[in-house]
Amino acid sequence: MSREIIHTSNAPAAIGTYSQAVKVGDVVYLSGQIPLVPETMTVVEGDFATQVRQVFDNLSAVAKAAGGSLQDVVKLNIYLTDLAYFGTVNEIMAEYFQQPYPARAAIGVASLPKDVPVEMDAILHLGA
Ligand SMILES: C=C(N)C(=O)O
Repeated sequence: MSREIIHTSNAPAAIGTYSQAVKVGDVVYLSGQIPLVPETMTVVEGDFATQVRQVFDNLSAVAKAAGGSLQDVVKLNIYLTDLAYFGTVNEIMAEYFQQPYPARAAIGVASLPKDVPVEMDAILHLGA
């Protein structure tokens, strides 16, 4: 099965040696998104909740470019520099996802690119 590289200007450009997403058949692997504003490539101004929304908006834009949406997410990985943010992430995630929710991991990490507090990557299964 061939690989399709997904790119959209509606999400931040890659800041390293990766693609925004890679699609193989009905499965799409979304790279980690941090709270960068696509137009400026700077970290969104605002509180942690604003940053989480920016990450979901970025993932959503890449999912759309791949022919899907956040509703096609079957696995979400969330990386947090402080697990005290766990409750806020759950609240905001509920704005973007309806039940049944995807499988998920929430992982505390020491640091993330650009010194942001949150990064997420995802796997989509289109049409599942
Ligand atoms: C932000 C990323 N996804 C990266 O550096 O891999």
